[in-house]
Amino acid sequence: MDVFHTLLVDQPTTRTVQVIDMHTSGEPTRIVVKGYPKLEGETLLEMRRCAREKHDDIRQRLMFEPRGHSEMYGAVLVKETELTKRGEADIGVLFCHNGPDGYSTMCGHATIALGRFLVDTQDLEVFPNRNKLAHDNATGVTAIRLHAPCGVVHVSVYTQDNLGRTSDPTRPVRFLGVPSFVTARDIEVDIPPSQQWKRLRDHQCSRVKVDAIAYGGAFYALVSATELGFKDGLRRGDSNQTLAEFDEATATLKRILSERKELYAHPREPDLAFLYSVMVVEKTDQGETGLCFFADQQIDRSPTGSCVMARVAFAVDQGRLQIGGEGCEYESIVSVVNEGNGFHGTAVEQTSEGVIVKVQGRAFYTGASSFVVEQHDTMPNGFVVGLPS
Ligand SMILES: O=C(O)[C@H]1NCC[C@@H]1O
Repeated sequence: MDVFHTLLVDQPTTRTVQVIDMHTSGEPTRIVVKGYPKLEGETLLEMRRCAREKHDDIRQRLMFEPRGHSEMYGAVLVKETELTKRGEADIGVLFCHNGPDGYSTMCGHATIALGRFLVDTQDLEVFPNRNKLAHDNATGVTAIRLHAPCGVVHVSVYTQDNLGRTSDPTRPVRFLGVPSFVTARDIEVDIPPSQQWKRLRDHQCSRVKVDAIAYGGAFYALVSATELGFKDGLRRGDSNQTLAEFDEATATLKRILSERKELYAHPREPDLAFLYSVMVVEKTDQGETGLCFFADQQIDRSPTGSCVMARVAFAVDQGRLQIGGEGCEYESIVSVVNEGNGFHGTAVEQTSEGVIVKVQGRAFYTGASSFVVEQHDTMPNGFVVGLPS
């Protein structure tokens, strides 16, 4: 009998949770495939509340150390939602992260990873509708309608055969997001003296112009690095600016901006109406590089698919991108130094609710695990490293 079997079978442990780990442009997605309890609620948003109120210990266990790490990200598959019951989606998902709020409303990088996994899994217990997915023999593309908290996302996955059994890791996964839109432009934000960060003080500046607040399944504040006082953009440059300084600047900006609730009005859903992230944007000859601080200041390693949706909507609003045009390349500070890891965003259609954006990128498997908690574990839900208060 192997050690792992002994651990799982002979030791008194709490519920075993099985996960598949993937990365998209370096950003992890821990996909929870088995061991998560059935969520209560009529709608996916109600189930999201149930996950937060009743099962947050599982999120903490999988995201926090020692099983996760400070930048971990997860996806919990939800087999049945109000939309799968009506035949409008194939499966549901809840996204989770490390912050106190715990659960995102949209995630592009995880959608790209899930696209591959949901085609590849043959386990109907994990994905009961797996064999009902639409597959186009001519293009070799399998289509998945993924019910995310923000709405249905249409994912297209190239497969290696005409039967749609296995995803093709050499080709990008694409998805069409929910309608994306801009709620505000050129917002002047006054930073009180006690909250100013060093680079602002260096420039004797107390006001920051945020280019836009835009929605791509979640609300983003889009701001340039130079506007925050970082003259070398998203590079260490001559002034040796650091990530810690960007963290302080964006955290401060987010705190102040979050108070302005009118900027995050969602036309239908109060649960979607909050500022998720400050995205620092740098325009380049090739497209845009971004540094995304989301949730409780996690840094996205990927170019942030939902913010690609938001940024494409903003670019259409400004006339920089056209509906049906070629679109734009989006990089993160990680993908820009690892060639072939960027996302591509295109404006596909203008609807009355916003722009439908197509995002494409690539994801890869990194592992599979069964996580347990021993009965006498003194830190059952893990921990986040920080100075004690
Ligand atoms: O790609 C995305 O959209 C996500 N990545 C982490 C933060 C966002 O939710």
